[in-house]
Amino acid sequence: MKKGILLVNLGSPDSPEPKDVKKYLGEFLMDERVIDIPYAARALLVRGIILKTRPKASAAAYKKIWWEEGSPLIVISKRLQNKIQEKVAYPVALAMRYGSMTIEKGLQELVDQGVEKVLLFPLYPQFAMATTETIMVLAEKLREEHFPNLKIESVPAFYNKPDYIEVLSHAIKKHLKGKNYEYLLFSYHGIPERHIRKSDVTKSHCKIDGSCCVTPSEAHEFCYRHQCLEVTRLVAAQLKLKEGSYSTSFQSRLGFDPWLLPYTDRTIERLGKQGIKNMAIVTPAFVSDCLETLEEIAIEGQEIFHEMGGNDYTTVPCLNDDTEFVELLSKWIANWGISKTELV
Ligand SMILES: C=CC1=C(C)c2cc3[nH]c(cc4nc(cc5[nH]c(cc1n2)c(C)c5CCC(=O)O)C(CCC(=O)O)=C4C)c(C)c3C=C
Ligand SMILES: [Fe+2]
Ligand SMILES: [Fe+2]
Repeated sequence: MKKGILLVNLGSPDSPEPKDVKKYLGEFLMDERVIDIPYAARALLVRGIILKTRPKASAAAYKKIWWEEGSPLIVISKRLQNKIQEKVAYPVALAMRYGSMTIEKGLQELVDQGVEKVLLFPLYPQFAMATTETIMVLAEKLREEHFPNLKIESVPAFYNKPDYIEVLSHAIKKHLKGKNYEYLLFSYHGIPERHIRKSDVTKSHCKIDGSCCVTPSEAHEFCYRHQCLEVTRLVAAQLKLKEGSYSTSFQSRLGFDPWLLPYTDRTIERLGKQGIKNMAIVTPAFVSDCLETLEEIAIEGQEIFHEMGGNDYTTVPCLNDDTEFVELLSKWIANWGISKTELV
């Protein structure tokens, strides 16, 4: 049976122009796993309110970070795909959950090459219904509708794989070597608290009360908050960070529902007010640098820190197409179906 790989990332608008950003945000925010309210209310909120103002503001933000070759997230994902393709024997395709590079096109590309079994690889270290789950659900729907004979296996969240933690820790260490910093902030994309409760397979574990995410539970297989805290804990242990010199926060909240706390912008503010002069920030929920890391963290975060009296502010790049990361993903892919990898 011929095998192939489909890497899937989030996606970006076709251009940083408001009309393309509007189209992209419309598709993204109408996903029932992103804004998880009934269809009519979602349509009213997204089309009636958010899409009236946000595309212009988001387009301005995208313009600040857009590259000659296109959206950083797409360009970086393509580099990763090409480097993995150089290392593995299976055809490697790339798709985005939202936007023009659809999962349907990615599956078709593999099928056209004779692939009968696909390893679906969501490029997210932590599970969330707004990321990993929506990719898996859509891929299965497309399989049923268009590719009924295709077999699809998915790579689950890899947040606590020792080799991933090692690669991430090493990348952080390399980037911060010789840099001046007293505090390392781990900033993850936020999600509404409600998403955590919905993904709780036990239906009673996740209370988001400060202790549930560190109390062992089968719920953690799908608990985004647990998985983020765990990445911070494991990397801090690997880098031998001192207690009190690092913490976790959540960025990019949208709307008025309660989202995971503490918020990154408020944390940066607090660190500055507390007299931290030099800080570094890493964003392990993102595999590729994107709007949320290059604009919200690198530009806005730095502005907040300087306003609060801070001096050096160092952002650690995402793993992107880092050689060790490429080797790690290629190893997992090569092991698929050969050695009994835990990933599939
Ligand atoms: C309810 C809204 C949102 C949820 C839930 C959400 C979860 C989530 N998102 C990412 C990764 C990325 N998000 C990005 C952009 C972005 N995210 C939202 C909203 C939610 N995300 C919006 C509206 C946007 C667009 C930009 C804006 O208008 O602010 C990106 C960047 C894409 C790019 O083109 O660079 C990424 C990546 C994760 C990992 C996640 C849940 C864990
Ligand atoms: Fe997002
Ligand atoms: Fe939890």
